[in-house]
Amino acid sequence: MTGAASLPPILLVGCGRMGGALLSGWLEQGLTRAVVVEPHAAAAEALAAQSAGRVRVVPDADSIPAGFAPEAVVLAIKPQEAANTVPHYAALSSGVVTLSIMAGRTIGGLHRLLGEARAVVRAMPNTPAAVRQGFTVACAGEGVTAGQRALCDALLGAVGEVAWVEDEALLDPVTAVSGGGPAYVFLLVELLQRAAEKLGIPPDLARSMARSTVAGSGALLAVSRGEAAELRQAVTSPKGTTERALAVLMAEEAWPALVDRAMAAATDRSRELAE
Ligand SMILES: NC(=O)C1=CN([C@@H]2O[C@H](COP(=O)(O)OP(=O)(O)OC[C@H]3O[C@@H](n4cnc5c(N)ncnc54)[C@H](O)[C@@H]3O)[C@@H](O)[C@H]2O)C=CC1
Ligand SMILES: O=C(O)[C@@H]1CCC=N1
Repeated sequence: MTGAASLPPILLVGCGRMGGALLSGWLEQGLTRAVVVEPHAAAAEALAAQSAGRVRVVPDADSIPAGFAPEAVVLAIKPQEAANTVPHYAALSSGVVTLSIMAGRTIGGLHRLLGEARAVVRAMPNTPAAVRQGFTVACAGEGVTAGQRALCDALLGAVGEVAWVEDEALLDPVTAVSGGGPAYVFLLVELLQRAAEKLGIPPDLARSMARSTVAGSGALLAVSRGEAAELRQAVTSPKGTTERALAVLMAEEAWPALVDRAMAAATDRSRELAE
């Protein structure tokens, strides 16, 4: 990540959950100026209000102030909106880097919407970006310069860790595993809470237990140097209670098979969203 006050002017297209998380991270990193295209302006306006004039929110591409010359165009709209929306940014993306976080949308597909000569980086962040603990995997298309890649690294690094891959095809399983990953973890909280209630634990206590157990385990994992399996084994006393639960969860047809199927389904969906 480059230092604070080094982020140049950025055009952000879409300021929902992920776009908003990115913008808020950039503001912390000393963003000089951004124009945000967002038709539902409330959240973007709230961020702009805290930006001391650094962020201007407009409803559509036609309202971008004349003369605004971003160094990166960041696409944070839904993949289904790409075909209608992205071509409006063909001119502004000329000579600068376009960073897309859209699930499934390929670098080749973006070239077809923007122009073949455009520099495109495709990336997949996740929602812990909102607390600067995101994990993003990025892939640079042909013609992206070292400086453009460094800028994208800084933009993504403002909200967490960044890893780069050469093979764009990896972005589909990445989308399944880390892009959607927080949802599976939150589902685990929901299921633990539900099971606790079924076993007679009062709802308020069940809720606190489930949330705190997952959040605390994540915090422990974050500071541990060892493998997750070692942390699991540290909980699992021989002939104890956890061992019984894990025998159910780790049966081949249980979590191992279910997680494989779920990740394959999400990977397939990412591939379907391509173009
Ligand atoms: N939510 C997540 O966990 C992740 C989402 N993504 C990707 O990020 C992108 C955005 O997802 P979210 O932030 O979750 O969706 P969202 O629905 O919260 O945000 C999308 C935003 O785009 C705005 N928008 C719609 N049409 C527009 C247009 N023509 N011009 C400008 N803005 C427009 C919407 O008003 C909305 O605020 C998607 O492509 C998704 O695949 C990537 C990683 C994780
Ligand atoms: O569900 C989705 O399509 C997006 C991509 C990863 C997380 N949310």
